[in-house]
Amino acid sequence: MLLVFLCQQRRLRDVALPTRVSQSSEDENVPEFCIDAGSKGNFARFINHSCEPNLFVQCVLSSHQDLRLARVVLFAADNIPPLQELTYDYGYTLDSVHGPDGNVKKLTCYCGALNCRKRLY
Ligand SMILES: C[S@@+](CC[C@H](N)C(=O)[O-])C[C@H]1O[C@@H](n2cnc3c(N)ncnc32)[C@H](O)[C@@H]1O
Repeated sequence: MLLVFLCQQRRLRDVALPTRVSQSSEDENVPEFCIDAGSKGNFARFINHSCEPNLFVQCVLSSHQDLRLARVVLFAADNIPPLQELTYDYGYTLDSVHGPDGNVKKLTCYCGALNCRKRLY
C-alpha cells in the first residue's frame, strides 16, 4: 500500500484562481477549502491524471473530526511495478471549469489509456 498525502489546504476565497470549478449552482455546495500547491507542496503536485489510474483518492480524518479539513490521501489501487508512473483520476466533471471571463475551459487529456475520455475538463 502506497500512501501519498496532499496537504496545504487553504480557504478557497484566499486563493487567486485562474480558473473556477463549479460544483453546483447552489452556493452552499461550493467548498470552503481547497488544496493549493501553487506556492508550496510535495511531490504529489507532480502526479498526473489518468483515465485508467493506478492510485485512488480517499479523504481521511486522523487527528481531528473536521470533515472540511480531511487529509486527501492517495492509495495504490493495485500492485504498481517499479518505474511505472503514478496517476489518479482528477475527477473533473466535463464543462465544470470556467475561465475568468466565465467561459467554459476545456483541456485535452493525454493520458493515453485505451478508455481515455479525451478531455481532462
Ligand atoms: C498537478 S499538475 C501535474 C504535474 C504537471 N504535469 C507538471 O509537470 O507539473 C496538473 C496539471 O498537469 C497537466 N496534466 C496532468 N495530467 C494530464 C493529462 N492526463 N493530460 C493532459 N494534461 C495533464 C494539466 O495541465 C494539469 O493542470
